[in-house]
Amino acid sequence: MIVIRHLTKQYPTHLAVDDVSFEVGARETLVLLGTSGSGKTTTLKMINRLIEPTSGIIEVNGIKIGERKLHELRREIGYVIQETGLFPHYTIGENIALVPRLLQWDERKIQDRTRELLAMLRLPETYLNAYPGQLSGGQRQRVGLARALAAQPAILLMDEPLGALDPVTRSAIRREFRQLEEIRKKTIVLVTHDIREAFELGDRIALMDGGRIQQIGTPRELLLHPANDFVRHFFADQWLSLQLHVFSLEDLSPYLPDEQTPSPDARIFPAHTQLADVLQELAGPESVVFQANHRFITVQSATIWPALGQLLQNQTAS
Ligand SMILES: Nc1ncnc2c1ncn2[C@@H]1O[C@H](COP(=O)(O)OP(=O)(O)OP(=O)(O)O)[C@@H](O)[C@H]1O
Repeated sequence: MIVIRHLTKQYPTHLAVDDVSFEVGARETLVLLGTSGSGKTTTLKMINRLIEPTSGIIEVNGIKIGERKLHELRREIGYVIQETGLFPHYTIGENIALVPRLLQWDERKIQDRTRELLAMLRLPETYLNAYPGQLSGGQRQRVGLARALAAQPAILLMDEPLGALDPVTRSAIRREFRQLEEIRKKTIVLVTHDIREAFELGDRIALMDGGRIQQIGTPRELLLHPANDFVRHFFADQWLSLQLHVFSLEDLSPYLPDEQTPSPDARIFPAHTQLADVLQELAGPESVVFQANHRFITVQSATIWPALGQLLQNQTAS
């Protein structure tokens, strides 16, 4: 659990972070979203004391971070950055094992954990003896994540972790991230300027501008109930496609027809599946079935849109 109160960073010529307060609960992912220079990275780096605040309080698990020994604090907090920070002259195995070795883990345990991480992040074991320069950007990014996870920190700080990748790879890795149980169990603060990334990965989003939080809330709250014109305009370009990330099949169920007897080969989806994930899976006129309120319901890509239209109409009216 992270608690931040009235956090400010004043540089001689610039107020980078201006009276920011928020909390991140256990197992929650909070995304700091905003345009370049809005204070996201400065806020993040104050949490692991890479930058010292001018004023304000940061507590990690109930203790003010200023009162902690720096190396102990950093051990509890994994840190993933865009450039991955891998050491080019260390092998992949050595890079991943860096923190466990510093912690003097038993060598056997280090080997087991390294292999476990490679399998989890779908990296072949043959890469153990390769060097970062021999891997693709996406693979390096996975190794960076493996290294941050190696010593099982409860907290992860991620600064544009997918920033160096092309949109297709980004989207694929985002999907993998969301499915990894080990990541879902962490308390995460993630910095990005990519709105879709924020909507896909964030339980809540803090939208920053000029060093201040303009609004903090769930993706749905920010999209449907913007606190001010800045927030409204920030999402305006992608307003329609973002609906696909904030609504699930269950939300659409009142606007879709019942299916009496789903065919045995029908693809069954959990009712909480986001619409964006459904559309990703659907090719052509194929349909999927889900169950909500004791009903079987069928949906196709062609019927998602009119149902979503009706849902939005009702949301706006209410
Ligand atoms: N060492 C410094 N001295 C003076 N100003 C700084 C310093 N570091 C950052 N700033 C300024 O503070 C502001 C916030 O920077 P920060 O890196 O936190 O923004 P950001 O939202 O993370 O942007 P980006 O997405 O480009 O990284 C920027 O205007 C930046 O120029």
